[in-house]
Amino acid sequence: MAAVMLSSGRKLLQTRFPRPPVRSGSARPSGFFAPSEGAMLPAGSFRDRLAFITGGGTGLGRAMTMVLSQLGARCVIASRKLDVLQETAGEISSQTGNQVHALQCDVRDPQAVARCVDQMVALSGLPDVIINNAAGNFICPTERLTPNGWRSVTDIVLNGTAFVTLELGKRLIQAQKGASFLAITTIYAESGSGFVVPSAAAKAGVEALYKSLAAEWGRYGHRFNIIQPGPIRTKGAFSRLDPTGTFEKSMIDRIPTGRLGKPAELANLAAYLSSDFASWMSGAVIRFDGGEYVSMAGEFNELRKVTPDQWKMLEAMIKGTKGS
Ligand SMILES: CC/C=C\C/C=C\C/C=C\C/C=C\C=C\C(=O)SCCNC(=O)CCNC(=O)[C@H](O)C(C)(C)COP(=O)(O)OP(=O)(O)OC[C@H]1O[C@@H](n2cnc3c(N)ncnc32)[C@H](O)[C@@H]1OP(=O)(O)O
Ligand SMILES: NC(=O)C1=CN([C@@H]2O[C@H](COP(=O)(O)OP(=O)(O)OC[C@H]3O[C@@H](n4cnc5c(N)ncnc54)[C@H](OP(=O)(O)O)[C@@H]3O)[C@@H](O)[C@H]2O)C=CC1
Repeated sequence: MAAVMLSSGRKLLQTRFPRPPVRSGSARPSGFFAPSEGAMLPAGSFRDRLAFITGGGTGLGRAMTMVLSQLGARCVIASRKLDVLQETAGEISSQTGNQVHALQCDVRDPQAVARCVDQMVALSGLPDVIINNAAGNFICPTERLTPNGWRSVTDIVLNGTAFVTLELGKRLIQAQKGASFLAITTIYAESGSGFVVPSAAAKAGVEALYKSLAAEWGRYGHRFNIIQPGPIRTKGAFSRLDPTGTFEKSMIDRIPTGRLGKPAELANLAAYLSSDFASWMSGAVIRFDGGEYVSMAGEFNELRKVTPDQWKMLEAMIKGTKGS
């Protein structure tokens, strides 16, 4: 804590500064930004709530299911690989003591989505929380993409999110039940990005879908929010986006907080957005990336590499310039 002093000598306010780096002399900013794990919201925040999470068997979907379950939710996780889902469901429910159901569902197929929702309704009812997290992606120069390659990603990400949202939205409206919808997109949904073009296009479409429905379906008691995560290590993402591990260091170097995100950090944000504490939040797009996006965007940000001695020299050169 540091006190800010007024000229009168009176203490104005106390400001909390991040902890200093762990290693003295270390230039790595990650020491300032240690991740906190464990559920952030009060225990029982999701008691008597049902959460439906697509892609909940692995990676970030698994982490979100874990936190919601720790906070008292009953969860239904759905994706293509039933064995993976069942293993995750068993592990989480044995840790939290709350039910986690695994349902096979290929979100690209609207009939499969309808059957999955039928099964969920029979098991537990309609959900209070829906998290559209399932995705597909791979790096590929766009000139190498086949139509089927394009379809394999856009069908999961954009059509899959739309089919899940339409199926559940219509049934919730019919039942006059409110719900929180959350979509997991990515920071390049906003900027676009080469080499992951189907994913960029589809995630941008998901954002347009969710912002549009935030406006249209508020009258039915539905909220729609979006998280744009930066890089968080998962097998699914890293095996398809950096299969050799070559790019990881340069990626971390451009993140002002000096590290990758952690699945549990993302999960706490998702839980907050899906909770009653966020009942006034709808149509929000939250970038959660350790500062990577702004770091890549600012034209002068590479000047971080300039040393103090070099700055002295630059300043002298600038000040020595006369006229325009
Ligand atoms: C500089 C960057 C540095 C580091 C990056 C590291 C970290 C990440 C940082 C940020 C991440 C930001 C965003 C992340 C977004 C994500 O979505 S990550 C989640 C990724 N998870 C998954 O993708 C899981 C599910 N994926 C899959 O199941 C497959 O990968 C799938 C291909 C998407 C779908 O599988 P399916 O079985 O349906 O498809 P296939 O039959 O195998 O293929 C269908 C057609 O696609 C063509 N294809 C497949 N892979 C490739 C490839 N690598 N390159 C080119 N084409 C490919 C395949 O050939 C088929 O087409 P066809 O031959 O014409 O039939
Ligand atoms: N990790 C990261 O750095 C980032 C991730 N994201 C986003 O986070 C989310 C989770 O990604 P992450 O956990 O990293 O990766 P994963 O690969 O672990 O997660 C993707 C999930 O989607 C499911 N899935 C894929 N295709 C289908 C389908 N047709 N029908 C139903 N489910 C499907 C997969 O399960 P199954 O194979 O069983 O179908 C899997 O569980 C995604 O939306 C991704 O775009 C965004 C930015 C950064």
